Amino acid sequence: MLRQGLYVVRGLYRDGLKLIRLAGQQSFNRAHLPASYCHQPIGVRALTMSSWPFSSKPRDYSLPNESWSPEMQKLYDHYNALCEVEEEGEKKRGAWWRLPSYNRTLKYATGGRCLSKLLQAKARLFTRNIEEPGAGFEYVVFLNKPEKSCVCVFQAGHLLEGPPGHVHGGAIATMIDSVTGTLATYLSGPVMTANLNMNYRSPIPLGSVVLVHCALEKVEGRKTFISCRVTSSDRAKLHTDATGLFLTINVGHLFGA
Ligand SMILES: CCCCCCCC/C=C\CCCCCCCC(=O)SCCNC(=O)CCNC(=O)[C@H](O)C(C)(C)COP(=O)(O)OP(=O)(O)OC[C@H]1O[C@@H](n2cnc3c(N)ncnc32)[C@H](O)[C@@H]1OP(=O)(O)O
Repeated sequence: MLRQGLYVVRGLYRDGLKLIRLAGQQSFNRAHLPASYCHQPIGVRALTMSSWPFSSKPRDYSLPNESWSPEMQKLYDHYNALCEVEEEGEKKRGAWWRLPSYNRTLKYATGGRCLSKLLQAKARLFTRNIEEPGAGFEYVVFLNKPEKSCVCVFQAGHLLEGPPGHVHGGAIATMIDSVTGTLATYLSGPVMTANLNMNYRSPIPLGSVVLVHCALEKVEGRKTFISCRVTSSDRAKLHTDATGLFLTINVGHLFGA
């Protein structure tokens, strides 16, 4: 019985990862996505599910909300505009992709299957578990597939305080882990962080908007090496630089196999 349950969980997990892998492939196109996703204009596109059995439409946390500062909105608009280019009067997909973001990623990515419920009903993505807009991690990640890089626009809320008036080093590390990990996942499939190395160069004021730039350094077998720089929104000031090592895993690793 227990073994059967484990097989079910593994199967569901594989389904979820299929979508993640598809997103990492160059051949990925809109035909692979649910119809409801394709009908929406790029600016508001989200992985919405038509046959959603558990709740209404999942919230895409990477879309603008009322807590976003004009600076955050400006940067979002800038990168979002790069997601679509106009060629000979026709709108085409650009090099950049805005990544949708959910607080139960695998559950929503699998089209409503109850993977998260089987694992842990109360589990939520760490960076998306503060419901009050603007209080915690406000961020959106834009992926540049041809360049194997990504940029995250991050506005740090008041609940992330470390030194008075400034962002906690653990919150900065969380964002770096999340963004480098996201890039590694899109490039190499399911991975886990093996090593993160961080240099904190200058404090980040609470409420400010910073850019988290990540790029692929190299892939060696199962190892994906990513570099990262956290800068002010005008890129003039370096706040943190980091490197991350991610190991491709067999998802059975997460189930003790
Ligand atoms: C998976 C699902 C992804 C879903 C993504 C959805 C899309 C995006 C959505 C939402 C964004 C959210 C994004 C969040 C991202 C956050 C990621 C995390 O925070 S992960 C949690 C923290 N990390 C751990 O808990 C790992 C704990 N460690 C382990 O499990 C193992 O140690 C592991 C898997 C890392 C490696 O174990 P082994 O048994 O597979 O491999 P061995 O044999 O030990 O090492 C292989 C090679 O790697 C080197 N290596 C291993 N660890 C190393 C290290 N720390 N430093 C340097 N080298 C290391 C070894 O020396 C070896 O190298 P030689 O092949 O001999 O050349």
